[in-house]
Amino acid sequence: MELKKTVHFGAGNIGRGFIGALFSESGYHVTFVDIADQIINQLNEQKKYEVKLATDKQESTTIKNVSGVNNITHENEVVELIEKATYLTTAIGPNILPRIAPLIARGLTERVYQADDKLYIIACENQINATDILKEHIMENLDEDTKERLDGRVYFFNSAVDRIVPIQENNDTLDVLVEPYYEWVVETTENIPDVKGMTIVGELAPFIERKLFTVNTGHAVIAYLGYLNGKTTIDKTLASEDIAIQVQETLKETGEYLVKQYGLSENEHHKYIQKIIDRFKNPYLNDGVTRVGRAPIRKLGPEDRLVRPATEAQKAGLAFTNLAKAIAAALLFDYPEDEEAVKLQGMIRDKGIAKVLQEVSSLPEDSEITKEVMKQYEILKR
Ligand SMILES: NC(=O)C1=CN([C@@H]2O[C@H](COP(=O)(O)OP(=O)(O)OC[C@H]3O[C@@H](n4cnc5c(N)ncnc54)[C@H](O)[C@@H]3O)[C@@H](O)[C@H]2O)C=CC1
Ligand SMILES: O=P(O)(O)OC[C@H]1O[C@](O)(CO)[C@@H](O)[C@@H]1O
Repeated sequence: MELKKTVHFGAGNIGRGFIGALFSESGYHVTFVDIADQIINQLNEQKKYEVKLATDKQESTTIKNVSGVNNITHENEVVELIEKATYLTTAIGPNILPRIAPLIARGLTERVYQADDKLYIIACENQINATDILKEHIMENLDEDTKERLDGRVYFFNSAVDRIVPIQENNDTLDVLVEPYYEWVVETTENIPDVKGMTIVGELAPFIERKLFTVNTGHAVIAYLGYLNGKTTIDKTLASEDIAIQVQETLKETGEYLVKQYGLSENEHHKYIQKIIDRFKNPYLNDGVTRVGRAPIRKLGPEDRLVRPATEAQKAGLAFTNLAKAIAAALLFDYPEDEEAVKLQGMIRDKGIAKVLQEVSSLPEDSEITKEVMKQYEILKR
């Protein structure tokens, strides 16, 4: 019997180590779409790879029924894949979504005039409403007739993805080391085909905010303070008592907002925070502070893991001093190999902190958060 088909944009860590692996284990043929020819060629030659768990035993699962296509050199093939897929997912980085939208739009244009089968599109990125954002970019590339034909044929669902997959030490192999834990929450009220490990909810906001403002906020605090203190990995940074306390204090601030906003149980949320911190301590992941801190301009965005909880806490009359300290630490991330870090440092030199926070984080120059960040910045710089 022919396997159901899914097409996944981004054959990187989350693509191979999480989303693509779940589809393969659910009986799909997974075609990864990527610009990295080495990965595409390996996928097509080997047709399988291993997902290894970051534990002392390193249990391993073979992921089969996989192939790859380059979306720059083989556009027509990608269009054909989109015509035949049941799901279309991405894990490519939020900044890349606008670049793949025109090709997805081409695929949809071909598809909706040929078939009534349903296609489900889900962006699996660390960004609130990433699928909505992808959808907007796709819509900009469709004519009015095609847009109308999407109705009942193409569905867009937001999602939250949680699994720590570090940069892989050996780039010559497709195998991926991942943490054992994972959570994939998809927002829909439709009755959609089963995918192993996918949790369906009617309202995503509490899930994605809880995840983004706990896992990602906590991770970012460790990464930026670790970097400032000359540490290399997340687990080694967390071994520093001062930083461990700082993480707890920051997550107390995001926690107070989350509990208030979504009526979460304080006790349950406290347990959730401790579980996340235990995940960060995994010594087998060897997860670099520069990976977790990557792209600081994106991470300082108004809707992202540091600024949004601070602005929401301020609006709700809650504390945000530790979040301000985390923002200050992000502003001090001057890692020369990170394009955004280099750009951010240039902006700070040219304009100063207050203007940068206005431009990057939409924080008014005279806001209380900006004032606190500036204070913390001077302290941390020393
Ligand atoms: N690594 C992790 O632990 C987690 C990552 N995420 C999110 O998943 C997304 C992907 O992250 P990773 O897998 O870690 O990144 P990655 O860098 O390992 O993978 C991204 C892949 O996208 C490909 N790519 C880049 N530009 C492209 C283009 N124009 N067309 C086609 N392919 C292109 C790259 O070649 C790469 O293979 C990000 O949004 C990240 O925030 C979410 C949860 C966990
Ligand atoms: O993938 P991003 O958004 O650059 O941020 C890194 C973060 O995402 C994760 O990769 C997974 O949620 C974390 O490891 C980290 O908090």
